[in-house]
Amino acid sequence: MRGSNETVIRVRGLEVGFGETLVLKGVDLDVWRGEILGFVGTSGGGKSVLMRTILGLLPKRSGLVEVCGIELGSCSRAQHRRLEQRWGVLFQNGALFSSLTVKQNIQVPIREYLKVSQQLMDEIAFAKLEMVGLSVDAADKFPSELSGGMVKRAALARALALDPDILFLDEPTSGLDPIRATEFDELITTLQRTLGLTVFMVTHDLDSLHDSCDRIAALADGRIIAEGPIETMLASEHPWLKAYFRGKRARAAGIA
Ligand SMILES: Nc1ncnc2c1ncn2[C@@H]1O[C@H](COP(=O)(O)OP(=O)(O)OP(=O)(O)O)[C@@H](O)[C@H]1O
Repeated sequence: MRGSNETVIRVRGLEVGFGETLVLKGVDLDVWRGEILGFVGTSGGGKSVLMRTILGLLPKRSGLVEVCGIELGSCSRAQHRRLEQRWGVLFQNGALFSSLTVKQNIQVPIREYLKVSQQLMDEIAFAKLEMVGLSVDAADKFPSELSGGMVKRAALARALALDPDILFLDEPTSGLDPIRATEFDELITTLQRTLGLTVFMVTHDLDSLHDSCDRIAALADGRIIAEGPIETMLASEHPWLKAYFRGKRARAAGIA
């Protein structure tokens, strides 16, 4: 199994809410260096909220979020910017800028954080395209000219632009047909291995959870209800985990 016992992301007693509603009610979670952690949970349960809070995009009510030993919320702006360069994010549906070409999209974080020549930025963009299995022909295309699978790959190339240590993926295979989804899972696994990435992946995809993830954490009722390899999920008697991992879809996927 990949992954060390070095904690890269540490979350303790995290509470996040909107108005009267508390979405995360005391989340404790560790993500270990070099692992692919799959994050599952009830629909609308707060998976994206947790990811956005770890990224510093949403405020917390209480608790602790530490990334690479740096506590978010109490670090300086300069420290936070340095941290932002150590992670890459693939948002749901890619979230590419529609008015920019693929190459320009990949160069957005480079422009934001590094001072390098246009020529070097082009070389970086082409290298990242190759890394995610897109040809150089895709560089000058706009997102609207790409297939769903190509959008995901282009967004992944952008997430890798700054050579991050940590990759955050929000529903990376959603909207892809099963063949494209399997190819994307394989790409993530290969990149994780070759680049030594730590991957935090929010997903509903049972195949991704089974084939790509070293460990899984499950969120329900605002808390982590289970954490461990897929065998832990399969052995759990928690009603939601039972229905999810041993239900009809899991049987169809050959997991249960
Ligand atoms: N910026 C926001 N303002 C108010 N409410 C929000 C905001 N972001 C998320 N929420 C609410 O928080 C809850 C959790 O949302 P979240 O998107 O994290 O769920 P999820 O587990 O990722 O769901 P899904 O699996 O359906 O994508 C939802 O009820 C959502 O409406």
